Amino acid sequence: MSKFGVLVMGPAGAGKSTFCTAVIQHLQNNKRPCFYVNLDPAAEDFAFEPDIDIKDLISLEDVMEEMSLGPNGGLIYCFEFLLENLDFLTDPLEEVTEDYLIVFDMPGQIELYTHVPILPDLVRTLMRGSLSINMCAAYLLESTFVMDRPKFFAGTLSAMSAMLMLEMPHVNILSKMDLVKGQVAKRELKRFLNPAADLLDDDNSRGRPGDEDEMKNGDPAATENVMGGASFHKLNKAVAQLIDDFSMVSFLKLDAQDEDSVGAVISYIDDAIQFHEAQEVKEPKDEMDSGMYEAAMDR
Ligand SMILES: Nc1nc2c(ncn2[C@@H]2O[C@H](COP(=O)(O)OP(=O)(O)OP(=O)(O)O)[C@@H](O)[C@H]2O)c(=O)[nH]1
Ligand SMILES: [Mg+2]
Repeated sequence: MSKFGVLVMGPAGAGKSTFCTAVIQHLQNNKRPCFYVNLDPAAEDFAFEPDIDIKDLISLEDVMEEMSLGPNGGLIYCFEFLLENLDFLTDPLEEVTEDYLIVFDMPGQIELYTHVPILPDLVRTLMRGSLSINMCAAYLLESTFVMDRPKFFAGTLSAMSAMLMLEMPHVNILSKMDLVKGQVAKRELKRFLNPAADLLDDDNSRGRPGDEDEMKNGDPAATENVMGGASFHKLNKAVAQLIDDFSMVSFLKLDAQDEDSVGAVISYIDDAIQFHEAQEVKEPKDEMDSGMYEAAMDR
């Protein structure tokens, strides 16, 4: 029996939990069952009660207090503890059937997605072995980043890093679209959905070649623009070119308050994990009587 899931990831405050809530609500509205797994050991308020909550195993607050760790070290400790006690997660998941979408809500610490091997180990456990969940990553980036292009490319680079590290089907999402709708023209926004290096060329909010002279004179106002100087422009351009060359990152738009927008993103996720293919196989036998089934097969 196949299982299906989506791992909702992204930087702190990107809108992951809000997206999970919107997905669960949308599935409920469409009479699709959902299994909600909270893997953020610091998360507190939930619109829907999680079916599995990592806090029942370990909480970040306790770890920070007892181990004298900060929030990032504490989070890594929580995930290492989870990996040592995987039955906590895998036992309940064994029971989940193929008509469910398992939604994993992840924490926002970016370290988890970029340079520790914890997440690849966890994903391997979920996707292989007895669980064999067909999984897709949904990586959220806040769409307000498009107002600050170097920041946007830095975020895109983190999405690419997660893609390369996790080696699983991957959907990138620009969240909080309602916040940019009025500010960025539709045509302009389209360019961010498939980002190319030339996006930096017409970025008037940042420094241009020649700005170093302004910075060298020690003017405090100029140092505010320190990341926008010519050398940073070159660095930003090189990073943007790298992303462009890979041609791997493109984004879907998400407005979590808009039912159609949430539905469209879920369709992409369903395609990536081939959810409907598995459901279609059982439909004729279960839902048609045998005469209809044979007639359908004769056609
Ligand atoms: N305007 C707007 N605000 C949003 C949207 N999605 C989330 N937010 C707000 O952004 C903030 C962070 O949202 P969360 O869903 O908690 O983000 P998160 O990625 O789960 O955050 P962490 O788990 O702390 O990393 C909250 O104040 C939300 O209300 C959206 O689509 N539009
Ligand atoms: Mg959250």
